[in-house]
Amino acid sequence: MAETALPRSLDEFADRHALDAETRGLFAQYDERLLETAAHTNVISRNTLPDRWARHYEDSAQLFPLIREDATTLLDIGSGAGFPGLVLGILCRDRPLKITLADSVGKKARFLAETAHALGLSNITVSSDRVESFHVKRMSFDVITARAVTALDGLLALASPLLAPGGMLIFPKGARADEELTAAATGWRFNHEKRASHTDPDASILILTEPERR
Ligand SMILES: C[S@@+](CC[C@H](N)C(=O)[O-])C[C@H]1O[C@@H](n2cnc3c(N)ncnc32)[C@H](O)[C@@H]1O
Repeated sequence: MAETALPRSLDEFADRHALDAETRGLFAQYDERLLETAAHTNVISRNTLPDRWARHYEDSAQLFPLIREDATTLLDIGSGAGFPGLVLGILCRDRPLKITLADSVGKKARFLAETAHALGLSNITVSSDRVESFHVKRMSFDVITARAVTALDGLLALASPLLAPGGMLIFPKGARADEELTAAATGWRFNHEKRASHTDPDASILILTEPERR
């Protein structure tokens, strides 16, 4: 993606990603529901909403090119109001990719389920269970994302038992990514790549494969 100014509106976001009319319409519906719900329910930090097209939609959409086209299952841990999982659900809806959005806070899971249903996103399933319960069910996913959920070592404990062989973990991280990598490496072995985030010069995106407890 060329480094152009970050989007401040749906139109700028749609232009940046060359969205067709249908996809633009889905983002419009999502955003309408987000604003309407956030006005009375705590599904997202309200003070981030004025900047949401860069801070939430674009920050999520930048993960789309990282998802392998042959992936068939994706889990977003702690989706909140759908970042990044619901954004990826819209962008990947024509792929054979089943997306699970997990958030253990009932009102967030309800917002996600109602929005996915209203947008006709049959590729999305929503769970209000804690993802720890997925471990017992031996669920597994080709790609696991999580944004702003917990530090890397905690994410590895949550996600690695759920990762299919050959799968990838994609974790957007803030300015402490290197510290988190160092801390996580005391308990875990993993391959990693650190990509620059294009929404925030201090942030990065960690891509991890083959995580294993030491
Ligand atoms: C700070 S919010 C981030 C939401 C969203 N990913 C974002 O970046 O806007 C963290 C979310 O993770 C959820 N969460 C934390 N631990 C979880 C777990 N073990 N299982 C499911 N959801 C969890 C919380 O309920 C919360 O909604």
